[in-house]
Amino acid sequence: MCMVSKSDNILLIGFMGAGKTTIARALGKAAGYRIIDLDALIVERRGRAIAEIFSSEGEEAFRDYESEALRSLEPLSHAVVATGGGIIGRQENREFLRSLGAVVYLRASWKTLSARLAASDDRPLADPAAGLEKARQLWLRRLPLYEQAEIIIDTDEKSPAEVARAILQAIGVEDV
Ligand SMILES: Nc1ncnc2c1ncn2[C@@H]1O[C@H](COP(=O)(O)OP(=O)(O)OP(=O)(O)O)[C@@H](O)[C@H]1O
Ligand SMILES: O=C(O)C1=C[C@@H](O)[C@@H](O)[C@H](O)C1
Ligand SMILES: [Mg+2]
Repeated sequence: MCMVSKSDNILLIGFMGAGKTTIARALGKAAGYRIIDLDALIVERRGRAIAEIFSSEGEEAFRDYESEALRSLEPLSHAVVATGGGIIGRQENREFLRSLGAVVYLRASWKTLSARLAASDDRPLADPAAGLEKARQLWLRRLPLYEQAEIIIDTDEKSPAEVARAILQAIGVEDV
């Protein structure tokens, strides 16, 4: 297998449920990238679940931990990073992501996202019990920020392995 990559690191962005964690794993498997999940890193470092951080310290504290965790990744080599859905909210984060490698937006329709969000109750900003309208408004507000990504992959009709392949093609990794 001959692999020539234009971008050494891949930074996955997208809304909650878009598949960042899943696709990071698929990329790790397909092309040997080191897998880093920023949400998991925050949970590990803070010693508590994301929902607990939100409820006891508030969203701003979580955002500070998130920015801190992102910065702590440097130096980074041959890694795929699954970010949290809200990482693009801060301009400093968007700039830092770009400095690390290829920023890839996993785009999914609201139909796909809402079906996934409805199936899980551990996301503080998308609680199906409260209805998903607030989450839909958040998604709409964030769309222009996600779309600043260098690479956009439409994921609705693709399996995780197909999404991973499309990303590798887009960044110029050959012969996978
Ligand atoms: N391309 C896909 N095809 C089918 N199912 C998918 C695909 N991508 C992700 N899924 C499923 O969607 C759900 C959400 O995926 P995942 O947890 O990877 O999203 P995420 O972007 O990491 O979300 P969060 O921002 O909440 O961490 C999971 O059940 C996963 O198996
Ligand atoms: O979209 C968001 O704001 C979030 C997404 C998750 O990945 C977590 O980072 C957290 O639940 C917040
Ligand atoms: Mg995730």
